[in-house]
Amino acid sequence: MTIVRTAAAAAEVARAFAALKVERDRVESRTMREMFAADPSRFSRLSLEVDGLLLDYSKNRLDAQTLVALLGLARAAEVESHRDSMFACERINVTENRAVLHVALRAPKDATFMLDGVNVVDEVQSVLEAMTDFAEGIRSGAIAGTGGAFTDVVNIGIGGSDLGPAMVTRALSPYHDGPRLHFVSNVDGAHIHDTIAGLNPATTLFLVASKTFTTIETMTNAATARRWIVDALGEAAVGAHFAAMSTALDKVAAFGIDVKRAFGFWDWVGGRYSVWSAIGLPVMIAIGAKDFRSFLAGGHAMDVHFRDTPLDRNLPVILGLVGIWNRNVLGFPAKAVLPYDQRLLRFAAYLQQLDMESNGKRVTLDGSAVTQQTGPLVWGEPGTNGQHAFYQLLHQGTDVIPADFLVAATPHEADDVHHHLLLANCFAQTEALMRGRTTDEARAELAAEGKAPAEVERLAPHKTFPGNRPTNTILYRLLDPFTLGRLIALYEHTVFVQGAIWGIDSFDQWGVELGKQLATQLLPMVEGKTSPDTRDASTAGLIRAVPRIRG
Ligand SMILES: O=P(O)(O)OC[C@H]1O[C@H](O)[C@H](O)[C@@H](O)[C@@H]1O
Repeated sequence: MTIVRTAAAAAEVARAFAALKVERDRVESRTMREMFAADPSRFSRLSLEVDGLLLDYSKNRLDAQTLVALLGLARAAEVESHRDSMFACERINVTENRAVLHVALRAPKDATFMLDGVNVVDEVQSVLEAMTDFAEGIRSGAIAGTGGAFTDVVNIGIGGSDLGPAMVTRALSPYHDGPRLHFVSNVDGAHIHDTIAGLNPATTLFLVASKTFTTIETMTNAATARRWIVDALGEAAVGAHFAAMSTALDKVAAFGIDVKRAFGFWDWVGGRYSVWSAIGLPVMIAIGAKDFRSFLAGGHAMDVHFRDTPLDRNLPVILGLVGIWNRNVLGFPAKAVLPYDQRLLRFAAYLQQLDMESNGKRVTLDGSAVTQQTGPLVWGEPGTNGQHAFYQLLHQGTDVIPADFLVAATPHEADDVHHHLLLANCFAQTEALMRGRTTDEARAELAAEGKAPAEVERLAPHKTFPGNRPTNTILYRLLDPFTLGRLIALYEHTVFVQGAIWGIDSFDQWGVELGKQLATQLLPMVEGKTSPDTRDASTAGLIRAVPRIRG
């Protein structure tokens, strides 16, 4: 199919958006509270349960008729054929002329994804086998450091070469029975310094993770780690203490890492989609190959669901369309991700890269300006902690911030006391955001507390909650490797659906380049080797201020 939208297709999409604006005027005449009161079947109509994964989107400012209009938009934007193009290995990343095949990374061994005459699944499986030998060797101690079995593994990478494995490792801590894992990403020397401070070089393994193997932060941290090993153990120890994951295996060899310890992947794996590839090696070392395969199988299960399920029962399609409704039709610029699952501590940070790097775009595939707002600001922290920090703004601030709540039905811990409280808090927040508290209700509560009438009037506005604030709730059985794989793939495909509707390239990230280029230009000025006179007054002033303030 044509990936770039034709004028006729663009007109269809514009018509579908126009229909949604009309729909907004109809729906906005009632609050969610009123809609729940009027329709006892609202939850069953506006929720989807697929194999123990429940998406409740009924606490949004929409109804079943809105969904029909949203599905019309998905059809006008040809979401299904875009999806099929991805699965058919077409080069849908048009600005880099690349296929987008992270789905092949989690496909079963007998699957076929033909790219340029090669079934990439065969290559994927052979790297997975090499990773398995290495990871299991580390875990058993058969592959050891110069001082014996590895006690600590340090992943050096940034962006997609850090966030995925760091988030997943933390999420799956109940399955972690391998050596301790650490993640170093920031070029700030504090990060590697603080990480290696307590480690024994003779039992520490460094994994240098970089798709391009040129990223300055990673190369700088890797060089520092190399020096630390050489200083402690001598040059000959480097081979035993380093391994790498990259698409640029020639550069890995040039760094001095043995090719037998280099695990490859391919240009059709975007950095933010790479946790399923060799970049997942630290996860495999932590939880073992069997659980890592289960994580991949969870991703694959969501791929099959996304690929084969009609739009109106398709989880990523529905979640994507609700996001479009909130972003483009209701005009909300941000979205909070609020896992009621402490082990998903890094989930929002992970989704920030996935969503904001994929859909933070201002031109469509043909280079023309987008006609709709694109990706929202994504942010969040786990509940219940967030409740005691920023939820005030969610409830009573002047902006409406739609939020996704995620929670497991089952904890890993035997103690239900904690988990019942966690669930009650999660559901209470979405209820409060939906219902709010009217001024009359606030007055009644204050009066019931025995406040004098003047005091009731004085305090009532402060105790009023507008409500009608949209949330999704995702309820899953247990945060195990399979479920986590499904959850990540759910969000990946949600981002895909939205990118397809906006007609943008969700798989490039040119927006990160300019800052990198300028950093390269500014480095000699910061080092004092060249003059900053050519820069704007602020930048030059800041560079000159450093030695003065440094003293
Ligand atoms: O894996 P690397 O090539 O080192 O790239 C690491 C990261 O840096 C880049 O600037 C991109 O913005 C990210 O998409 C990428 O994940």
